Amino acid sequence: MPKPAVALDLLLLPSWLVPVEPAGVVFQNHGLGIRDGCIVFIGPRAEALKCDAAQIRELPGMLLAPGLINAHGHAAMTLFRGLADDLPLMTWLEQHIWPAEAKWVDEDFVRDGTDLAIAEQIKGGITCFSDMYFYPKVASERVHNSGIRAQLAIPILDFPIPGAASADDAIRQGIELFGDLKHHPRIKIAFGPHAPYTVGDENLEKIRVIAEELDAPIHMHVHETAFEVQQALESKGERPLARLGRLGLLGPRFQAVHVTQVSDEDQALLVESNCSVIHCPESNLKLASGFCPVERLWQAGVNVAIGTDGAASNNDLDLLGETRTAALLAKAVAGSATALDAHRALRMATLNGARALGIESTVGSLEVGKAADLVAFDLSGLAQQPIYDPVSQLIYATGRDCVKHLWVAGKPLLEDGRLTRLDESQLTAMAQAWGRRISGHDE
Ligand SMILES: CSC[C@H]1O[C@@H](n2cnc3c(O)ncnc32)[C@H](O)[C@@H]1O
Ligand SMILES: [Zn+2]
Repeated sequence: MPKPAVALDLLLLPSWLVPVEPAGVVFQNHGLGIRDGCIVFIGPRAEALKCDAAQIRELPGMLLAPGLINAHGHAAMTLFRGLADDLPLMTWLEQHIWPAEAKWVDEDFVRDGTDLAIAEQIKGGITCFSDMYFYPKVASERVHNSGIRAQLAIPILDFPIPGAASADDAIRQGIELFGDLKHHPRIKIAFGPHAPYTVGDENLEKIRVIAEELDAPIHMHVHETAFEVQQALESKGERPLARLGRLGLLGPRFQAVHVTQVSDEDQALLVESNCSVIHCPESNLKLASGFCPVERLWQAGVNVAIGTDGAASNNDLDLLGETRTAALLAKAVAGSATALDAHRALRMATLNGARALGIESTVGSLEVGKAADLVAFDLSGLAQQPIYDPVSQLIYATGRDCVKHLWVAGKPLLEDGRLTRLDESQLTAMAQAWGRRISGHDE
């Protein structure tokens, strides 16, 4: 008896299919089939064409890969893009960004800034992002409407912030939002103590207990600068990572953002606790924060993901560009040209991101059974020729303008470079209006 044909909603036939897992593999003349938002078929073109597909899409000259995962950012800060440049972290934060946030950030700001960030990220090949910003409930509504996937970290500091009168208030709201979105297919809630220098032991212990109870991730800026570590040593006699370890926060659900300062003891803690590091090379370069030793951590067994950080310190949300920067910088930092090769760099921007966010069983690679979160890059242009290794070409010679199509859970959010659910010109005008207001040109 002949086997019944596999039923598909959509069959994609790219020139190259890069599953990321298994590592280093590039399939040519293969197809990927989607049904009910999931990948249900990956196989040779001839086999693929035997499937019973409602729609077939040829993608000549294109590389199909898992959607990029931006593992750290502050989405609504797109509206502060370029507001305060060329400053070191603490001057940037204390004298410019925090005063601007106190003045401007409200629910409208977060709604508009998050929409702008989502649009920029979809256009750049990102299917999932991690956000740590004020009014996370508002951000969750924008994520829900846009169709993208996200982790939203509830911001917690020892002092009042926009949208929360105290750390206890922020935690209470976080628990409520966690409950409301527990079954959301695309949104995951995490707890986001801002940094070791803004959250004391008492609140960190409360966060540890709640996160343990809910099995929720903890997302935190850690060891961003040498100054942070030095100040902690002077005031507390302990390095921040050691303190977090003593308080019991480090574990597989812990996401340590930045980590530019890594002693041998710090590295042992990261390895033993099995937490993830989220590398933000362009923000670290721009704020002169330091260099994360990506290759050393990777070789030691630490899961290293990548993030853009906010648009006020980057100044874009271009994860493909960020990955190129990471691959180049890793070589300089390690003093070795073999550090973070193109295939591993792509893995860092996909599967490692998924693992950091605790969604590795759902996304991060092209595997049957995973959600169809995909991006098609057009490598047919002059600047990509000739193509010996399409992954090398993607990382070292391709810009985000080559992102052509993008799907999240099988739904097209970008077609031929155009957003399907968001209005680009409306978003541009909205961002310009905020810019005029914030720079005082509206009065
Ligand atoms: C807790 S909400 C986010 C909070 O963090 C600020 N922020 C943005 N980028 C950085 C960074 O690189 N290090 C530390 N803090 C950062 C943002 O402005 C919000 O106040
Ligand atoms: Zn940040």
